[in-house]
Amino acid sequence: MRMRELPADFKRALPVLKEIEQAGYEAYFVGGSVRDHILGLPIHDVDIATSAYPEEIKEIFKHTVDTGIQHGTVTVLFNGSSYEITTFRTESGYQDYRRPDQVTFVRSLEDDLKRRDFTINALALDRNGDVIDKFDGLKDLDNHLIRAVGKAEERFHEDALRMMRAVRFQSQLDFKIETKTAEAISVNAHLLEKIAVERTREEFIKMMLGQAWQKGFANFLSFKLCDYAPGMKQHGSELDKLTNLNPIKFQDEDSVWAAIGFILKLSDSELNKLLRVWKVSNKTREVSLQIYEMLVLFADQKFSVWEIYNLGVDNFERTVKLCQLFNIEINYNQLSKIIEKIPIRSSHDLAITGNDLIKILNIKPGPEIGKILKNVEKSVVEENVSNNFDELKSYVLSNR
Ligand SMILES: Nc1ccn([C@@H]2O[C@H](COP(=O)(O)OP(=O)(O)OP(=O)(O)O)[C@@H](O)[C@H]2O)c(=O)n1
Repeated sequence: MRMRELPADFKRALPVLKEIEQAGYEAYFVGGSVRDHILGLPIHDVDIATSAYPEEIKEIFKHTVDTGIQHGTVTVLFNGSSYEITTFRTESGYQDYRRPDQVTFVRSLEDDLKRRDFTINALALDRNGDVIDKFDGLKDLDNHLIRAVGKAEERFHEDALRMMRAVRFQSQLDFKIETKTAEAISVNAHLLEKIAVERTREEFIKMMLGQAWQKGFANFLSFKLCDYAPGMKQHGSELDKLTNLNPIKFQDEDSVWAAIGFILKLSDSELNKLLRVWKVSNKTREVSLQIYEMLVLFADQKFSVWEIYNLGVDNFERTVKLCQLFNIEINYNQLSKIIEKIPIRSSHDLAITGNDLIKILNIKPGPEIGKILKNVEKSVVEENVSNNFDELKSYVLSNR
């Protein structure tokens, strides 16, 4: 089957496919980029699969890097760009539900496509723009269906993360999960426990940032994946409330965690604990907590400019978005005007420094300086004094 015009990233890689073919092997584009191209979505990460073995690829191209040679992947540097080229392979073993114990290089494209997770991800594209579709992936793309290749149970036993990938693709593409595939997830949800938190989190966040996250999340709960995801067991019915709220699209990971903290009515320290269990980065944890705290303030309708400032002026718009999700009424126009007027974004913007205070007040360095600076900062934020060195100097002296 012939597809629409190839995107630039594929076109640029065509000479690579040609080189491999001229050496007597097959080569195709495979994976997510083929799926996204057929759907008319922007593509990223062009993956090339070939019948040539890694050593053979290294003979064809002068400049190569052994990126994941034991799994058959060689990076080829060609015409100023780099391409990941992976030998067709079958996988077996999977004692740990994560990684195959054995990878076997094969010459058949069909064998390679057979080991992949979903039919929509098991399509190949040749250099003429023709699609090779051995498992009715095109039909499933047309019908908006996520269907495991072959027996769903086996695919999830090979890599339990694929269950999270199913709900992630459901959310990103707004597709449905085919019945047998869905049943296999429900039966095998417990295998998610075997997966490293970081991998589960990556799929979870991709799911939450997708356009149809409420559908993906509803299945994450109904398949009971949530019972085997970190720190979410027992929270299913509370979390389910998120699926019935105003449909907004999450803008970032921080907002997702803040929303989860809010719906579960967690305290700051409980949310902090949950974020540690999910091993989120320190920065994400810090910002998620700030947004969460700002949301709580808005929900209580009790807050001061100083409190908002301390939780990060840059977090204001994102918190407003969450107010839409939770139907929290705030006077946006009034608030944004107040926030715009705050003359500084952080203590770094103050026109006076600790060293200045030491000289002006003739005091020794120590915690006292910090306290005075904090007061100055608050006064600037509350517009009791303007952020100008001379004014701050007289302000500090008159408040001694
Ligand atoms: N657990 C997995 C992960 C990946 N794949 C296969 O490897 C391809 C590339 O995987 P990856 O880059 O992780 O995901 P994409 O499907 O490309 O999706 P995206 O780039 O949008 O994350 C997939 O399309 C699929 O064919 C698989 O079968 N099982």
